[in-house]
Amino acid sequence: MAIRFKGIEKKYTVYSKPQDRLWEWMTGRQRHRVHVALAGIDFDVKAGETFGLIGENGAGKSTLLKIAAGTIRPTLGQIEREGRVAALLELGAGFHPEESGHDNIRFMAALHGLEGPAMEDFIVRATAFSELSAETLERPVKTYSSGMFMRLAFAAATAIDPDVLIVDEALSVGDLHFQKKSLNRILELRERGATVLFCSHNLYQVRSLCQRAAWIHGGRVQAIGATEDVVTAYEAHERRRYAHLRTEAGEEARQEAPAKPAAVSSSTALAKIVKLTTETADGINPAQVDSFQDLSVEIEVESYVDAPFHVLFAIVRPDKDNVFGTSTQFRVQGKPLHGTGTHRVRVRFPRLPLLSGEYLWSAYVLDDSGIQLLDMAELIQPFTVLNQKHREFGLSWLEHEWVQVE
Ligand SMILES: Nc1ncnc2c1ncn2[C@@H]1O[C@H](COP(=O)(O)OP(=O)(O)OP(=O)(O)O)[C@@H](O)[C@H]1O
Repeated sequence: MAIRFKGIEKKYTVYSKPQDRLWEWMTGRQRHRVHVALAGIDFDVKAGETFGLIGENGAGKSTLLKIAAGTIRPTLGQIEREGRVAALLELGAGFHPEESGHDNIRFMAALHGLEGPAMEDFIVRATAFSELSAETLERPVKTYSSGMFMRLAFAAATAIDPDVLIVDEALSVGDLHFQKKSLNRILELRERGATVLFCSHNLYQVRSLCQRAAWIHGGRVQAIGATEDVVTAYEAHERRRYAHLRTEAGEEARQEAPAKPAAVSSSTALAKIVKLTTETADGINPAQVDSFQDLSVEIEVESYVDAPFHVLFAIVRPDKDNVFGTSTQFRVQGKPLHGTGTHRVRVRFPRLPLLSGEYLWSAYVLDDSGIQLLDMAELIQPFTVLNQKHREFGLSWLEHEWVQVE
């Protein structure tokens, strides 16, 4: 066990106006209401595992992470932790703005109880990881750009080689280069056996990183167990929650889907999806495909740096449910693509087994770990599939046979 939540409950005192607090203190009459953010939280995170926390906004995930990190105390219950804990929560919250970057690193080391050579080692590692110049590190941190501040905060938070790492969506720190570096640092600590408690709204990341997960709903554990089971249950809940929006969203996607990928690359993009081309015997990018027709999909990616990457794409329904997704990472060897310039990958679907319906494509470029998103083009190039040959209905053709039972 690395973290044990025992009967955790957290109540927040909420005042509608700041002056109510003073009024309550002066009169002794209650002017607040109590908000129960967490109740009955009882589970263990095992040593060495990567554990995901998922749930909708306001479910209580951050509160639970803060309790795990020891930055806030539960109203009821106990938290047990084993080993050195590093939390990537409110990065840099403990920094002194007037002090230099260097002094702040020193404070952080002292906070972890480090002295002498251990402190020097911490400072060297944090400084190197931050990639900030000696001149920058001598300046007060209040003069830093937000990117520089986050670099320093991440470097200082992970330089202790923690046994337990608590991460709240911290994978999006700084520019793309630093994001990758931060992610690699988290993966490296995990490889070395650190326990990771990881909270994210990115279910793809949770699926890729975590062995087990808990879905927090209304401050309680709604489901806990193997990641795939928990994430699937949460996705089903989300689908039901948005059920009333489905038709509208589908209509919108059909009307607004651009003919070309709506890439979200920034100017610092490492790679960009340039084109997605489909082809059947009827031609290029057909608006209509027959069920059981051979279909091929080609994705063109422009890579601006000599770094490895993977291409992932999915056939998606207008309500955003994935029908089928695949990635170059899932190939037998799973080798990433590599090198600057234009890359084209093609996937062939012999006898496309989709039945009648509206479909779109989503394509993604991911780094070599398959976790960091470099570019995406979602819900593009709508097409219709028509099942003219068979009478079976549904989404997809399933191999089957009818047997008369005597
Ligand atoms: N300091 C606070 N005072 C009062 N209420 C709070 C405080 N912090 C959080 N809450 C409330 O507690 C509930 C849980 O909040 P929390 O931030 O833990 O949710 P979350 O699951 O992390 O949400 P998100 O995904 O949006 O980050 C919310 O209703 C929130 O408004």
